[in-house]
Amino acid sequence: MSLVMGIDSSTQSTKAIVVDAGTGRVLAEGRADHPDGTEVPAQAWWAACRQAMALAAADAPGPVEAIAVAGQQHGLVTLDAAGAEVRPALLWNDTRSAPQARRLVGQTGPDAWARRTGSVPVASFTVTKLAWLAEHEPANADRVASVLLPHDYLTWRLAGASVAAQEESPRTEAEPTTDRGDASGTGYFSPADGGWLPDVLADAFGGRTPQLPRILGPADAAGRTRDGVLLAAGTGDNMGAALGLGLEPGDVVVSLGTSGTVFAVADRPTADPTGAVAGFCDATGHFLPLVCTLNAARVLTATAQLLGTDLAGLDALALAAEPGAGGLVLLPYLDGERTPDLPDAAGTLTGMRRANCTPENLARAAVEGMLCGLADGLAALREVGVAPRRVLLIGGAARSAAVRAVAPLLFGVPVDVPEPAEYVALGAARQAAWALAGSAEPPAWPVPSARHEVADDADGAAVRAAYTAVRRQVHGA
Ligand SMILES: Nc1ncnc2c1ncn2[C@@H]1O[C@H](COP(=O)(O)OP(=O)(O)O)[C@@H](O)[C@H]1O
Ligand SMILES: O=C(CO)[C@@H](O)[C@H](O)COP(=O)(O)O
Repeated sequence: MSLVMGIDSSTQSTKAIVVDAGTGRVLAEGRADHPDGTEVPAQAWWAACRQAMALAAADAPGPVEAIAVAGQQHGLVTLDAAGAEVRPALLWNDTRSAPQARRLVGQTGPDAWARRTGSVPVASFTVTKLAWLAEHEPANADRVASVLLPHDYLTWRLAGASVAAQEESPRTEAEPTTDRGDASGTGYFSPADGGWLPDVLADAFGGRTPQLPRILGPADAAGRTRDGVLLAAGTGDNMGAALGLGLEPGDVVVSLGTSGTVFAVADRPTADPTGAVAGFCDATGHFLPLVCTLNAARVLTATAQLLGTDLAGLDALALAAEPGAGGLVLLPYLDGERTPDLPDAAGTLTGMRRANCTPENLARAAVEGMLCGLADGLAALREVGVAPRRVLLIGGAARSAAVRAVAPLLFGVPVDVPEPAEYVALGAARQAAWALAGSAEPPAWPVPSARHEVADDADGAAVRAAYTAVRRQVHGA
């Protein structure tokens, strides 16, 4: 039996799984938390990665032959000429570069950005973070010799490590690599051509031209660890989930982690000048149009905290309320928002009357508000040609019974919930097995079984209309 490891280094934690490369069966798992915050030393991800890998390896029936890392997208990791971090990494949900995003888009207009890079950059994109660094920390910017994404950094560190020894490795001489999926979230890559756009990078970064990682194909190897384990290309976490789920045409994924994402695999690149849909690449040589919100699972934890309960308590409360939450509407922009592009927004609760101020209604308004933003994302995907037949609901907050009950009402298409699993890590493991096999197609692992969620006959359109009306009233769009 050949064993492979898939690693998901996402916002809140690292998860590592060991999988039978022949069958796709998960045999062992490990997990380690990340520090909180939108600015984190990449070293901390490396420490969490080694911890999660050690836990998974300890329960595995043997050594792994290949590894791949899928990581949170967009994060800016800057290294100096000696390979040391110039400053802590800025994450996808760090909104400080919003003014630089506005300036960059203003220079050439949203159409040109969408045409060249597939996306109109907002503060999440790496290119706007580089513009922020050039403007606010020019001395640091001058020291940047290479720019990596989180998964690039971890793959590069693994190339200098011995998996069996689990030691804090010396830095490696290996050449940094990336893949088209993660590269497509930088803002200086052309999804249509599959190559970097150095002029876009230099323009944003004050004329500086740091080294960029080599872009690998879907089944290419990035190298080997010091003890000979094959390293696959890796990818972004959403691309990893798409590979782990084995998406078919008509499948749209709604992932409810720290971010809320809505995406589908497409044959052709997209270029949405409104900026709602990011025109990413996937991890198989195709494309991954995607809408991302900044506020998903943590809206539920914040609301539970407000109500003095836990996530199970929040679920029970939300399920006890009627659709529409008695007229309460929550715009859940607790960490600012990315789609719509409102980086400085805060959350808004409206419609309060003495009769509807119950914990049940507030819990329901939180679930509805979070999901309405993603229902808008689904509508935006339709605008770029995606024809959803069903939604696959994954991510930490898909474990919520209230979320699973409300989603079919608001999405207006059948909702299936695959059995809870680490689909990002599974996609990374599938990529590792693919690189190990050297085959033309990824290994044919079984598609995860899914439970179909049935909507009751309440009117989801009315809930969405109330949400849209409040958003227009408060934010004018
Ligand atoms: N039963 C549940 N109900 C609601 N949210 C949940 C539940 N279980 C986990 N979560 C939330 O899921 C989130 C973690 O999901 P995950 O997809 O791993 O996020 P990320 O990939 O961004 O690190 C946490 O915010 C956690 O509170
Ligand atoms: O920025 C995006 C997608 O464009 C986010 O989806 C990040 O990739 C973080 O993902 P999670 O940690 O929420 O899974």
